[in-house]
Amino acid sequence: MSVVITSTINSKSLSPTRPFPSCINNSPSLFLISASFSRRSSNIFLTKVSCAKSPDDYHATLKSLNSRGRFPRKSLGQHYMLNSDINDQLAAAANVKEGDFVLEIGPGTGSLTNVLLNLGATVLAIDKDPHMVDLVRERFAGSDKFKVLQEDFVKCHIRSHMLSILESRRLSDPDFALAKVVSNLPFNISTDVVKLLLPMGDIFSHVVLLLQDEAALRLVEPALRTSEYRPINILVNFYSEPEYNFRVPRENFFPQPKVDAAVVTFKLKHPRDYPDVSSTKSFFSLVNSAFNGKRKMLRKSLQHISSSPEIEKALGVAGLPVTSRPEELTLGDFVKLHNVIARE
Ligand SMILES: C[S@@+](CC[C@H](N)C(=O)[O-])C[C@H]1O[C@@H](n2cnc3c(N)ncnc32)[C@H](O)[C@@H]1O
Repeated sequence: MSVVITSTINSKSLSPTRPFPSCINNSPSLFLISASFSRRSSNIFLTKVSCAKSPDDYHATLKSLNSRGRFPRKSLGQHYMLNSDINDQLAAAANVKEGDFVLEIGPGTGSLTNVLLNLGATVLAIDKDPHMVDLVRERFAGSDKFKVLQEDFVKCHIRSHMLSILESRRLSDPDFALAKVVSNLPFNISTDVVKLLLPMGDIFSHVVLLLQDEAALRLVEPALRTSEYRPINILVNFYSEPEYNFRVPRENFFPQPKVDAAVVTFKLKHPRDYPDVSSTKSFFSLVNSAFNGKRKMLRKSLQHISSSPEIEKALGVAGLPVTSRPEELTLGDFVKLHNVIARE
């Protein structure tokens, strides 16, 4: 890819009703690599690139936003995908195929949605921004395989939405098993989304997310005995097999975020394959209590559950040192410890 900065457009030429200069929409050889959220201080840098394969690339994305006079909103984490290859790879990571049912969080202009629909999937999309909802609703009006809801995903009772959809799907196709999630997420809701979706192994088989790169690494490859090792790592491994697929440099988004992203696949375990604990509620309550006193030994931080000598004894029975701290325990260690304490 040859990269040459060809011009700089002063952002004063942007306005809420005409956010992108028409030259961006019309020139086939210009590629937007950088733009800040502040219209007063920002410049847009245009760079020549030699690749523009799919119709749903940077032109389509910018044209689509321009057609609505939309300027990306930082509060909604609106960083739109400009590289259609990445959308293809997100769909491939979930092995999306004809007949699949896919939930997409935050369709934006619909560039990823289009890939999913072209693969033959039925898509339920949920976006908080009513303007983006109108945009994709119009864009895919001709498709009977697309539905969009205007809701805040974190508050939208996704479990009941999905259960009623799966029920009616299974009536028409008794072999239909599980749905998938594929999404370029706003970074600010990614932890909430992971906590919400991963325990839904009875509904979804795969959750493929585009996350902030550092957050992706912390979720998938946390090292024991580091400050990055947290209860969410226990949750991720309890409910799924996570895989870090590949890094996505920040230049692929408009506007360009300050950080790189990464594609992560969570292959969800079916509930029958969860680690064997008597109660997931009491298991995660123990894990959270243990990490509340992160620097403390478990015999101190779990004192509200049992006395110090009893916790020491349980650690011993679980084959763990009596001086254990939470960041030293794997998922398997926590399961053993929980089950010993629950038996007593
Ligand atoms: C990072 S953009 C991605 C857009 C599009 N998928 C793409 O790849 O270009 C995030 C999208 O999520 C939407 N969004 C932000 N917060 C949301 C929330 N709480 N619930 C649902 N959608 C949300 C934004 O409006 C935006 O369309």
